[in-house]
Amino acid sequence: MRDEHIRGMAGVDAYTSHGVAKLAAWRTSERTRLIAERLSGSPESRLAASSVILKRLRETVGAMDGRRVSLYWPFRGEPDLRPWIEEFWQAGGVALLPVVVEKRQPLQFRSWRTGEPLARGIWDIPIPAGGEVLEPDIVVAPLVGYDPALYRLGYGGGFFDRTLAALQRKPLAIGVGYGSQKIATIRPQAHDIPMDVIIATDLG
Ligand SMILES: Nc1nc2c(c(=O)[nH]1)N(C=O)[C@@H](CNc1ccc(C(=O)N[C@@H](CCC(=O)O)C(=O)O)cc1)CN2
Ligand SMILES: Nc1ncnc2c1ncn2[C@@H]1O[C@H](COP(=O)(O)OP(=O)(O)OP(=O)(O)O)[C@@H](O)[C@H]1O
Repeated sequence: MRDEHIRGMAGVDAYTSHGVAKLAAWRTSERTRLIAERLSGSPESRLAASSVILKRLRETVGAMDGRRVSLYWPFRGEPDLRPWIEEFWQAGGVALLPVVVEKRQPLQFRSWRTGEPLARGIWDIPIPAGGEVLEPDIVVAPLVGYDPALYRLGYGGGFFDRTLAALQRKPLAIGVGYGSQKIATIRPQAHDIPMDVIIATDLG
């Protein structure tokens, strides 16, 4: 009880009076905690949760024909939605993967289909070796954390925020993760852009 009170006060303190540096430190420690939490369960439980997330994604997105969706290559326990990539193509849509072209710049999206060559991007995350550079209609963004106002915490690169701010046509932004990643507030700042939808499933 007492510890919880102290932790809560530390959060409020970071938000209200000590500015950007304290907030950044708080976000960094929350990221570490939330990623460890995500990885604490079994791979089987994450895989089961991924298939529930995928089902809810299909319901949310509806028709895939003629639409471009940005997915991602999962790492560090993120939901594995790769089965949707081929499904999207089969339904007449286009699947894209995000590429970090440069730090502090928006992401690029390149088309990719199962079987096409991959290269290594930042953090060794696989990226399309070729592919066409296209803008997505739907962006599926993996969550490190999220809050009830649909704000998302990512890995701290600011990539999705910069990208959503820069795109000509604002895509439907869907955050995906697990229920254990929910926090009271990510303490949103002016640059933080909320998701349109969050799909988070409890790990079994
Ligand atoms: N699977 C997956 N692929 C993805 C993303 C993702 O979230 N998940 N990304 C979504 O964006 C991009 C990669 N995101 C990255 C975000 C931050 C850093 C990074 O270098 N972070 C700093 C820490 C920053 C800080 O905490 O202040 C570092 O590690 O030094 C690298 C890649 C593109 N591909
Ligand atoms: N549109 C933007 N323009 C300029 N700087 C930005 C923008 N969006 C984010 N940033 C900067 O990027 C840094 C990281 O932002 P933030 O903590 O929101 O990352 P994140 O959402 O967790 O990461 P990611 O989107 O890569 O998963 C911050 O220093 C922030 O000021």
